[in-house]
Amino acid sequence: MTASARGSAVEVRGLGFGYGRTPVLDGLDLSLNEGGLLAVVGRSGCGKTTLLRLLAGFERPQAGRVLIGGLEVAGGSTFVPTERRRVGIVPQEGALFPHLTVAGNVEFGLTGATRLPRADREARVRHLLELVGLPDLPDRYPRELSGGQQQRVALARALAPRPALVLLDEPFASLDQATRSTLRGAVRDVLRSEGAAALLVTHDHEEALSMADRVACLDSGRVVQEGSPHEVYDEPVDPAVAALLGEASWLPGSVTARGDTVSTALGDLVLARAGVGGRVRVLLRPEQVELGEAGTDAVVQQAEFLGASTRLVLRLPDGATVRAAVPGARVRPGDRVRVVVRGAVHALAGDVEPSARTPA
Ligand SMILES: Nc1ncnc2c1ncn2[C@@H]1O[C@H](COP(=O)(O)OP(=O)(O)OP(=O)(O)O)[C@@H](O)[C@H]1O
Repeated sequence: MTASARGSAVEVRGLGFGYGRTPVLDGLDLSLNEGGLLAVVGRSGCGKTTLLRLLAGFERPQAGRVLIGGLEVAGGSTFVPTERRRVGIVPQEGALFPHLTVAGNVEFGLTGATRLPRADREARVRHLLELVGLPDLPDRYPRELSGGQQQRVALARALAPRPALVLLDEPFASLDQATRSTLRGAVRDVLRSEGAAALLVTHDHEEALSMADRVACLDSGRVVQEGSPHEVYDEPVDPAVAALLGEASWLPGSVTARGDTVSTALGDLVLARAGVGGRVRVLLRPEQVELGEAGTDAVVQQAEFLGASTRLVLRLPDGATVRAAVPGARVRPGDRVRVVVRGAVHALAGDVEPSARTPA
């Protein structure tokens, strides 16, 4: 093992991997600082789980290198086995040992730490169970726990040996919505208090945006954009990335001579960032589109009441449609409304492709 890149939990350079002759990852670069939480998002089949398997040491890269906690674990002739990589894994459905109690499962995470005195091991297990909010259940068996409780135990087990990196593979996928949102915050807090770096693979963009400090968007075997949750949500590099992170409508526009506004079917809109010119595609997130007294005429095509807001599809006079999420909107399909855009907008060079238009 070669020591380098101190201060970084993970460094991945030029990672290449395929199953048989089908390439999955192709020159993937990624880095994650100690204590950071990186969410990896991408469409189904783009290679997220494959990336986790390569980091965990379940697969061997065909190109590139992987460093974990500053140590090269894969690359060239180096290949460090899973148990010596200092990674903790939280799979989709806890995968707890059914014959071990909660405390037994967490203590199993300390298997490698054989030199730790018995009292210290017990103290570590107690500390972790407290941290994950299950101090009173050390003697329960996994079958006696809810799905959310099982995931808490799986997290405690992964954290037990103080790994350099925790891999979270869709850890909340099998849980109901309310449990998911409670657990998001709880897991984040636990990772923070342990100072553990974590890589989270998820299909749920709200999970990625709310939990991570950095988000990496995968496409065609590479990271096509990496940034803070706000950067990737507000300023995606292309429509595919925009769609990964939430609903998006695209309107054609022309940047005005001054370069700081763009003319669209919804009027002249302020550009969040100068730098694009000519014909552009303007991104509208649903919460940017509001109904007002003034504004552009539109017809409500669809209205779906979701409690906190009503999700609308609005048809503009030129036939384009935009999506909106409006709190308290009491409108029905066929109603005429007026539409305004709140705040500055993000634009990409080029024309709106037919496939990127909001389906009617
Ligand atoms: N063991 C395997 N043998 C052959 N092909 C595989 C194997 N595992 C995965 N693949 C293929 O590799 C590609 C990447 O799979 P992977 O599971 O990494 O994607 P993913 O992004 O995690 O997908 P999802 O979001 O649906 O879980 C897919 O096209 C998949 O069909």
